[in-house]
Amino acid sequence: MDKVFIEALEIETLIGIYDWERRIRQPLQFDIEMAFDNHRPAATDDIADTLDYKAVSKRLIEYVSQSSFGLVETLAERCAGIILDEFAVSHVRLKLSKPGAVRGARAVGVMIERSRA
Ligand SMILES: Nc1nc2c(c(=O)[nH]1)N=C([C@H](O)[C@@H](O)CO)CN2
Repeated sequence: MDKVFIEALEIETLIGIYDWERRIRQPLQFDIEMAFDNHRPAATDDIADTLDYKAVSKRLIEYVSQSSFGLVETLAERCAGIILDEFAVSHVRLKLSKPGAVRGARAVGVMIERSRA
């Protein structure tokens, strides 16, 4: 299956389990791969036939920037759900990175894969 991807989408939000984390906003980075058949948009050259990666990005920016979860697991699950529920995507692979959260590591986080039920 073809993919449409979004690489290194950075969004600031309130995230974390510690008291000090509940008082600040931190940057998160999203890498997303979405299964989508690109034959039709390639034939029509029409944005209406695509999985519009800008529309997906805007929706995630809107949601994530207003969220306030403790765990990256929770936020990743909700984001995958939004992609599957609101866009014509049957399968999504999502990596959520929290840069600088652990001393000595460039980033930590989760990778999940989810399919439409
Ligand atoms: N598996 C996880 N481990 C940890 C998380 C998390 O969301 N998932 N969060 C933290 C803290 O918020 C950390 O990021 C602060 O440095 C610790 N472990």
